[in-house]
Amino acid sequence: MERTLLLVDDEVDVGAALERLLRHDGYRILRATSALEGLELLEQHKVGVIISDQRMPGMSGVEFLTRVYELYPDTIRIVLSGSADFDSVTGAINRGAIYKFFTKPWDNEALRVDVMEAFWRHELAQEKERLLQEIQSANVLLSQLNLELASAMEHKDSQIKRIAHYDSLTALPNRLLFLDRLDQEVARANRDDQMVAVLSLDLDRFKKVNESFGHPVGDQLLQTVAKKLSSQIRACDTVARIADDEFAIVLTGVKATHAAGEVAQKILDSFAHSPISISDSEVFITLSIGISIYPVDGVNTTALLKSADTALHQAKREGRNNFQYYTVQMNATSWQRLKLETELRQALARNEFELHYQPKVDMDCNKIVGMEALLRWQSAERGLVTPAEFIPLLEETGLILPVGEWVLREACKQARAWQDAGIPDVHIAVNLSSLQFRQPDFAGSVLKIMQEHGLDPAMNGIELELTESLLLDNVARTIDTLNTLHEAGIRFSIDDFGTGYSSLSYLKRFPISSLKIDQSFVQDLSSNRDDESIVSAIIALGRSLGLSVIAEGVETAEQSAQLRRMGCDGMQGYLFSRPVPVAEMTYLLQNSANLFPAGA
Ligand SMILES: Nc1nc2c(ncn2[C@@H]2O[C@@H]3COP(=O)(O)O[C@H]4[C@@H](O)[C@H](n5cnc6c(=O)[nH]c(N)nc65)O[C@@H]4COP(=O)(O)O[C@H]3[C@H]2O)c(=O)[nH]1
Repeated sequence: MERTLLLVDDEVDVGAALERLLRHDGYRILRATSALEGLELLEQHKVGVIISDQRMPGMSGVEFLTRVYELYPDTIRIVLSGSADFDSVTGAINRGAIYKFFTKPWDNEALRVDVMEAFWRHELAQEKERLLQEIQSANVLLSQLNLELASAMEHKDSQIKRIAHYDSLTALPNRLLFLDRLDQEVARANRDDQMVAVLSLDLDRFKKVNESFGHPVGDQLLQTVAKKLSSQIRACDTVARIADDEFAIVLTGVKATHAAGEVAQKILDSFAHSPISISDSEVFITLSIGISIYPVDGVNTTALLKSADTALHQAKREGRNNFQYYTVQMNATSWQRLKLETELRQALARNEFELHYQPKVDMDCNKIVGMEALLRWQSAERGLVTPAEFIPLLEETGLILPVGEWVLREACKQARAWQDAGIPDVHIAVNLSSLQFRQPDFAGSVLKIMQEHGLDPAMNGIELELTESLLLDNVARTIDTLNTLHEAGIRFSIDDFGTGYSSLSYLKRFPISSLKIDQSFVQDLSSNRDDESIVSAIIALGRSLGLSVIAEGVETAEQSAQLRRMGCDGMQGYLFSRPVPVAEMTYLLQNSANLFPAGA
């Protein structure tokens, strides 16, 4: 760094002597012969140290340096004076206007050392100033950063709150915020002696939309549903998405319980009356809704939501697209269902299932031509349980898949055992649920099971009983599966025929061999003309399509005789035999003649 020294002396010789003395120390030296000239030079140059004579015409050294002190306080100011000026010089030193003084004549070496020290001092002061400025600007920067940080934190905070409380897909409150709002509404209702309604909503068959159209479309649907729901409620109510396709609503200030039902109906209507556009097509989406009311169905959020959920499940069981209010009875039922489900899950492992067999009798030759395998649950706790009590739950929980496979294996095992025992022509019909049928490569797995038991599908008839609704679900795929199995030799019959939405055209398209007339038409055959007409129409239809027709639930000789007259090919019912365990069936197969009571 360049060190600039200003020498001010009216005596040119003195100035020159000083310059000579100090030049060797590497300073840039400026010279003035008066205070005014000195001030001018100071305006133009950045001077570190000034040495000024005291006695100068116009302005004394002390006056000059006091002025410099005011204008350039960071300069180091030295005065050269005679001893006579001692008082005014020490006064200026005390005021800080002067750093040091030298008396003339000066000591060269002492002067050189002091000038050097003055520069150090000046540079130190400068450095200090620079550091102070740096600290100051760092402080400014720091406070700026603090401000930015605070606002970023605020932004993040609100983002975190959003993520924690709102569903990112639909922007509706999530479960957490919903529970919080419900909690507040319950507290308010408690204080004001009012009611609160909780609606638990679930999209019917949302899974199917997801599977058929893919997840992005499913997401789009959820967003549309969210908007639609929000438009159906007041601003003071809350609609939230609490799980995948589950929504919930809190209705506040409910005056009477029927008001909640009215809102639920309004929502159902809004969905039932206008389709939702997804992926270039329009679909009608329906909802199931469960309603619980504070304080009747629960006094806290957990109980209210649970009651609404229970009611929702009831709504689903009632056939969807409806709403249900929670009742205490529902709770008892759902406990029982849960218990039953747990026990059913254990039943397979505990080997509690068994098959009973009911013979099918041919009317022409009066012989057993086949049998239906019917599942029984020999429960350790409940005793013998009939399928009506547990098949629907097996289907709902998906347990029908492992249980259905067990049924098929067991039937194949038994067919093999009868063949090995020398009983020929055993045809076992196995009931299928649509869930089983829709499994990937269902046909392959049936054939594999038969193969594992050494059964030739073409020779040893395993027959599959299907319902009309199973056939109509995804017709193209159904035809594929049926054809694969049919080509291998497996036969199909349509169970409970006449009760579904039979379309005559599909009968031609499926490789079916027989129709089973539902037992409800057989029951009142002799007394109900309509039933009689339906049965004869089914028989005529079967005949014209080349299908055999079997009547189910034949209980009386009268029914049997009438069916025989009408031209029914086969019968099944208590008149001939109830479904029986394997040992009894073996006996029946070996003594078929015993089945035909007099007059049958
Ligand atoms: N009143 C009366 N009833 C008669 C008579 N003859 C037979 N039945 C009953 O009628 C039902 C006929 O079976 P389904 O229609 O296939 O109806 C079956 C079938 O849909 C289902 N099911 C039974 N086993 C299985 C199975 O292994 N898998 C599947 N998916 N469903 C099964 O459960 C339903 C009920 O089975 P079950 O209780 O065994 O009831 C059987 C049988 O016991 C009669 O003369 N009078």
